[in-house]
Amino acid sequence: MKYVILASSSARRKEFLEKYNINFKIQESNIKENIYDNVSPETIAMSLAFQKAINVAENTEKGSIIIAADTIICCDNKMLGKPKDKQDAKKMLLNLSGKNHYVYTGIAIVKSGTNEKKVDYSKTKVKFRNLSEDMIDNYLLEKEYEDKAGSYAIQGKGEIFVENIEGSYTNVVGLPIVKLDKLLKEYFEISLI
Ligand SMILES: Cc1cn([C@H]2C[C@H](O)[C@@H](COP(=O)(O)OP(=O)(O)OP(=O)(O)O)O2)c(=O)[nH]c1=O
Repeated sequence: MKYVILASSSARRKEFLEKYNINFKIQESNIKENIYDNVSPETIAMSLAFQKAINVAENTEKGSIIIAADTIICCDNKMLGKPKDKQDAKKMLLNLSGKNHYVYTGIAIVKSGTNEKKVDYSKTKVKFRNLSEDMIDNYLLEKEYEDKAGSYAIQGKGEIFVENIEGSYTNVVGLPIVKLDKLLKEYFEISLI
């Protein structure tokens, strides 16, 4: 069994991998997540995922396989990351109300000490219903929004905002598992199932 490291502090990403046939350990990356407006969302998501993977690869033994991901949201051609505070979260949810937005998750897989790497992304279209200010205020009473791109969690009470989705559900939660399994299989001879 190859040695796999998940370069993530995200509980959701850890839970995904725990379900499958893979021995892994967690080593968190330490990068600054800047979002630039003049770069495409998929490029930003892939670039941040790659930076996370490389940051961890620098501190691991040669041959370790490092998996990292980054999730961002794009609505009306504007990119949204995690909210700074409750006010910022409210602004984001008001902005998402009644509209379609896109969730992008970049994935990077890097073999430390070698030139082997693979970077890709997944994109999901999410349609929000119309949200009243009361619904948003009530949602924000709990902390679910705090560390989520776009300020909602589809896997939590945020599901009540989602009219429908087109594309991968696991991508919205932060780790497109089908894409990850395909990349691991094709390029690193690792199978999740
Ligand atoms: C839209 C949405 C996002 N999210 C989460 C997935 C990501 O964890 C988070 C976006 O932040 P990220 O910067 O992608 O990840 P992170 O900071 O949580 O973890 P790390 O960088 O250490 O890997 O938003 C949900 O859990 N549910 C959702 O419905």
